[in-house]
Amino acid sequence: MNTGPSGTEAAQATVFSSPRARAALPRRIYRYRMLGMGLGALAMAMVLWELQAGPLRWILCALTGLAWPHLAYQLAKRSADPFKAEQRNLLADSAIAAFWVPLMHFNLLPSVLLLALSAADKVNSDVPGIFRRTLPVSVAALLAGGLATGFAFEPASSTAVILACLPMLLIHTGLVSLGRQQLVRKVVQKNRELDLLGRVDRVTGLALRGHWERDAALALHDVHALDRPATLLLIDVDGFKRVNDDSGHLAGDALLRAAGAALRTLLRPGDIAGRYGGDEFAVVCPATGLEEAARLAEAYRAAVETIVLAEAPDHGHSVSIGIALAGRGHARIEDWIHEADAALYEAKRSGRNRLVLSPGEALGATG
Ligand SMILES: Nc1nc2c(ncn2[C@@H]2O[C@H](COP(=O)(O)OP(=O)(O)OP(=O)(O)O)[C@@H](O)[C@H]2O)c(=O)[nH]1
Repeated sequence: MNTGPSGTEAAQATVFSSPRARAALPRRIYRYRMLGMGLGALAMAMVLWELQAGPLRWILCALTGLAWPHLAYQLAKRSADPFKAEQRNLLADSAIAAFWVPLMHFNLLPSVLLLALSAADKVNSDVPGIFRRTLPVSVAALLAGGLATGFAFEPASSTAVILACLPMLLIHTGLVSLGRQQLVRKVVQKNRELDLLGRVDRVTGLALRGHWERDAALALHDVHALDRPATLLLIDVDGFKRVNDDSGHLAGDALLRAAGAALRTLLRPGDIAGRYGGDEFAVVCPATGLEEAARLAEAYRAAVETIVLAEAPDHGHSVSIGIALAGRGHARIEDWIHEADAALYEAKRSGRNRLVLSPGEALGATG
């Protein structure tokens, strides 16, 4: 009756590995305990009314439904170790639920619901081993309640009691399911973010090298398997070290960011771009011949020339680009990169700020 969203058994070991998660347990359980105990008290009250119970049991019912959830939260919150204190509260929850079974003369539906939801809550709390630890406490509380009431046994549940049980059954289970759904959504979202962190370079927004190489290798495989062209652009920022040296690494980062953004703007659907090294980018253009790839490269070269950085307003910027069409001789991605790299080297050697098509034709040079 008091739990937050659930996790798998494997997750249980790690859910509370951070101090933040441990400290958050009392708060997480508080609202579920308020709802579960409050709705449970409704069912108990109906049974007490039918039993014409005395004031002591009515007081216990009010304490269970109205006072205990707040008291438990305050106890945990004020404790030096809220996580441990909340575990004691969870044990107390189970004892309270079990104690109420004989107090209701074993009225079948509310008794089964209290025990079942209390057990499910322990499992769903994600606290390792808590369900096992509640078992002896629950048995003791059930015996104590039985001794106090002489084990009076009236299991039949009237329609009124059944109706009073419905809110506990429907609202509580609905809320727990909702909590689980939110947890699953959060996990999916976090997984996406983690996946992105592992794939995308934070500065340029381009794929990281390892990921790019995998996708580029698949594109090269398609070249051989489907006999269709693909072109590789290897791009290097000219004089990048000078930007770093003259204006600082933040300016260097800003240039990489701007150059990455300019490249992403020009990419077509299907193009595979990555940050290949410090100031080197690589783009595989699948189903693209040299001419079309050269047009794309020239557009990029021209776009980089227009970059003006607030961090280094007096610096002009440019890139050199080596371009290589995939061929039969490129059995491995490294062979293809090697050819584009040779063209890039030639672009650098012959003056920078230009494209060179392998095997050596220079295009778009501006000197
Ligand atoms: N700011 C910044 N600098 C980086 C980063 N990664 C690598 N570098 C630096 O980039 C510089 C690359 O220098 P070079 O390879 O000599 O490149 P270059 O100055 O463009 O020389 P050319 O390619 O011949 O034009 C090195 O000084 C690296 O320390 C980064 O993420 N941020």
